[in-house]
Amino acid sequence: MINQVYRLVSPRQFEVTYKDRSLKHDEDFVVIRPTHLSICAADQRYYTGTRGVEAMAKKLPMALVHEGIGKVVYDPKGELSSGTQVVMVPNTPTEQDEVIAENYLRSSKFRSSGYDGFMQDYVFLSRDRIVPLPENVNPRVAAFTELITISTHAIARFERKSHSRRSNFGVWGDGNLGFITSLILKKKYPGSKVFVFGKTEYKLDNFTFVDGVYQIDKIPENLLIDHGFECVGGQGSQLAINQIIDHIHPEGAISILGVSEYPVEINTRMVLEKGITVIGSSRSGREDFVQTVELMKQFPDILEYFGILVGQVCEVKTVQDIIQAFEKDLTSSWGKTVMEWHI
Ligand SMILES: NC(=O)C1=CN([C@@H]2O[C@H](COP(=O)(O)OP(=O)(O)OC[C@H]3O[C@@H](n4cnc5c(N)ncnc54)[C@H](OP(=O)(O)O)[C@@H]3O)[C@@H](O)[C@H]2O)C=CC1
Ligand SMILES: O=C(CO)[C@H](O)[C@H](O)COP(=O)(O)O
Ligand SMILES: [Zn+2]
Repeated sequence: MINQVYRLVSPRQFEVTYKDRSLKHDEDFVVIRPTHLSICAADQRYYTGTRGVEAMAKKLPMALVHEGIGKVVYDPKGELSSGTQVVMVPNTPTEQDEVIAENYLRSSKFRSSGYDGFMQDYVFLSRDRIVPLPENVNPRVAAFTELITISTHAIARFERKSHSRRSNFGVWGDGNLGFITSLILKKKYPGSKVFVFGKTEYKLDNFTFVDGVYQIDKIPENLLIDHGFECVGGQGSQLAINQIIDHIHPEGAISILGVSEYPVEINTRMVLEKGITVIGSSRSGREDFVQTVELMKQFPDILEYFGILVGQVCEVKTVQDIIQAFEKDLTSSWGKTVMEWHI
């Protein structure tokens, strides 16, 4: 069959590529028709060209988007009935390692970072790269399941690498990732307090489930946290990480999730003096998707909360609609932009 792939070729410019795929290809593959795709900050760095000249030259042309759900249209083994709603896993490992997780293996391929993402008519995925979703899940929320797996993964890593005192957590970042991370922390550690630190009052007002919110220029000097999560990224990362260092108890752990295009300066003297553990966390693997779907089943109310993150919903029927969705996303200050994929 001929598949249409919508690739970014240069900033703000997409081209349609036609790829021939055999349906007899391999029994291990399933064919998914994407239904709802969601735009990540990483996609915007490619779309706008802020990802840096070298990375742009190396990775383009490629189809963007690594957050998305779809429906099974063809399973050569007949294990999944057609129409089953699934979330797609963008990380594609090429080897196994008993120590290093699939999303940290340098050999793994990550969709929309050098390999075609989900902006295609049909996505051909290895059987283990899809996870069925709970029934009746809001597809506009499920569209950004991948972003939820980022927090699931970072919290699982934090759990393994940090000390056991968890009276309170500080989450820096009043956007998508900060919202998701603080909500999952509240669910996983019901006895712990979660404080959120951000820049904008109306965004912080959405964090109704936490124990306190603070504007970053009004943090009480005596406020101390056991552990911190940085969910800011970009230029704001530096200030956020250094504030966490200032407000963390000795031997706390700092989980860094925000992506910065340029290296940031951090107060290493205090990292040493306080004996802080710094944990970097990037992307996620199949197991994190399975755990995230389990979390949705265990705490269905989190899906209601995540509904607050649904920002722009754009129907996409043409390449021009794709451009409009990316442009709308750039001008919206709260939430995720979801594309209803009707192209
Ligand atoms: N590690 C990983 O695998 C992943 C990382 N990311 C990265 O995480 C980062 C956040 O993504 P996302 O939540 O979607 O982005 P958002 O823009 O929704 O969230 C970032 C928020 O942080 C606020 N902010 C800026 N500076 C500070 C500061 N010093 N302290 C506290 N808050 C601050 C921003 O406010 P304002 O907009 O007003 O500046 C914004 O509200 C990005 O860099 C993204 O690329 C995303 C997915 C996966
Ligand atoms: O968003 C992400 C995962 O969900 C990652 O931050 C993203 O994959 C980083 O990749 P790149 O190097 O292409 O910016
Ligand atoms: Zn992402």
